[in-house]
This record gives sequence, C-alpha cells and structure tokens, in this order.
Amino acid sequence: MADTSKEAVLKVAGISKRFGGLQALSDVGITIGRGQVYGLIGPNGAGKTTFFNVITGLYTPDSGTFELAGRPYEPTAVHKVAKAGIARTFQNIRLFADMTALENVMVGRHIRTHSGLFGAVFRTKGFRDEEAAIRRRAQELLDYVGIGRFADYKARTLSYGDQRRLEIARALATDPQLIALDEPAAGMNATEKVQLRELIDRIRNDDRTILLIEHDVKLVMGLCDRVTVLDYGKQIAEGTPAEVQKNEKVIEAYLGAGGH
Ligand SMILES: Nc1ncnc2c1ncn2[C@@H]1O[C@H](COP(=O)(O)OP(=O)(O)OP(=O)(O)O)[C@@H](O)[C@H]1O
Repeated sequence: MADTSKEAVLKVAGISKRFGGLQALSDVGITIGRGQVYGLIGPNGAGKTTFFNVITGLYTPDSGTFELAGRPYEPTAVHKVAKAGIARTFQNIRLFADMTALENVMVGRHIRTHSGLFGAVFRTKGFRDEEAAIRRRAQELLDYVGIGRFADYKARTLSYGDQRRLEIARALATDPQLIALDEPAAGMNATEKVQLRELIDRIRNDDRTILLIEHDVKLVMGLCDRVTVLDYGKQIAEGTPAEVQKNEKVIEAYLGAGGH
C-alpha cells in the first residue's frame, strides 16, 4: 500500500465554494501521493462533485491553493487543467458518440501533440508521422483497458461498461499526472465492477495516480490507499479505509438520522 510520505502529485488546501446561501465546500484539503488511489466519498449532496469540478477547472472556488506535481496550478479553465496534467471522466459519460473508439482516444492524445494547425492543414511529414504514432498509441490504450477489439466500433454502440473503459483510455491518452474518475462504477453490474476494480488496480500498479469519487463504498474501501469523507461540504474524516470505517462521524453521516 502506498504511503503518504511519497511525493505528492496533488496537493490542494483550503478549498471553499458557496452557491448562494449554500456552503457546498468548507475548507477542504487533500494530498495524494504518487501511485496512490485516493477515494472521495460522502452521502448525497456532500460536495464530492463540486470538489471535483473545482480542482478540474469547471467551477471557480471562493478560496483554495492548488499544486500539481510540486507546481502551483490555477484551475481557471478545463483545458488549462488538462494541459497541466489532470484528466477526468464524467459521471454521465461524455464520449463522441458517433466517432469510433479509436478516434475517441486519438482526440485525447492530441492535447500532447506538436504539429499544430499548419501541419494538419498541409499534412506535412511531421504531421503524418505524428498521426501514425497517435493511432498506434490509441490502439495500445484500447488494448490496455481491454476493448482493443472494438477499436473501429462507434462509441455509442459499446456496452455501458465498455464506454466507461473507453473514457478511461481517453483520459490515459493525455499522459496525465492524475486521473480523476467520477463514479466509474455507476450503472455497472457485478461482473463489470470486478473488471473495473482490476483495471484501476492495474493502472495504479503502472505508477499512475488516481482520484476516485464513488458511491460503492465496498469498492472504495477495497481499492483505495486513502479516503476523504465529505458531509455537508465539510471534511469529516481522512485516512486509510480501515481508519475511516471506524470513525464515529463517518458512521453517523452514513447511518445517522439524517439519512440524506
Ligand atoms: N451549480 C450549482 N448551483 C447551486 N448549487 C449547487 C450546484 N452544484 C452543486 N450544488 C449544491 O451543492 C451541494 C453539493 O452538491 P454535489 O453535487 O457536489 O454533491 P455530491 O456529493 O456530488 O452529491 P451526489 O453524491 O448526489 O452526486 C448540493 O446541495 C447541491 O445541490
């Protein structure tokens, strides 16, 4: 199991976000070490998605400091965050439905290419070589997540579980410092969940770092190195799954009279 003394990939502190009268996040901070799977859990409306949206540049926070791989970053726009090295998937799958699986991954890869518009328009040798390399890499990634045989299928024709794998392949294509997965097991059946767990494990073993929001507490507890629990926008616990599971506040938040 990875330990926290490892080099930090993501270090955020003091994140607050208010929507009108609602304090959706109050002074939340996490540090994720390289090679860790870090879980973010909490009852409905706890602020998990808001936290994700803040660190990936979708929402502007009221306060907070942000560091990725030791460098400060400003989560002011999604494309800037992607360029800085955070790739994410979405709760509601966002693929290009009418593009093939391979093309969807190639789009992810283009964020790291160099030929630019000139090369694309005039199809320079540099552009063509780069395009071939991108195609090869995209196929490798599809193989890696276990859907290589569907490379030429349109994204919308893939099963739900395979679309989620495709989203992960696309995220990996950007060579991210951190992969943020927003409820990757949502809507999956038991077999698909087992496969997802194996895939996330494999990604971690390949020295990638993962932040995971997930409702399936069993999956989170079995997979994560560390976990933060949010409740009404506050961080009520942080630690290893074993520590968090014993925490009184956590038990209360999940089982308490509120039942929210
Ligand atoms: N854009 C927004 N405008 C106003 N309120 C919002 C907005 N986004 C989230 N909220 C509110 O902030 C709170 C936290 O919501 P958030 O979606 O972050 O919770 P969550 O933990 O992801 O919940 P769930 O598990 O149901 O997805 C909720 O009360 C929600 O209604």
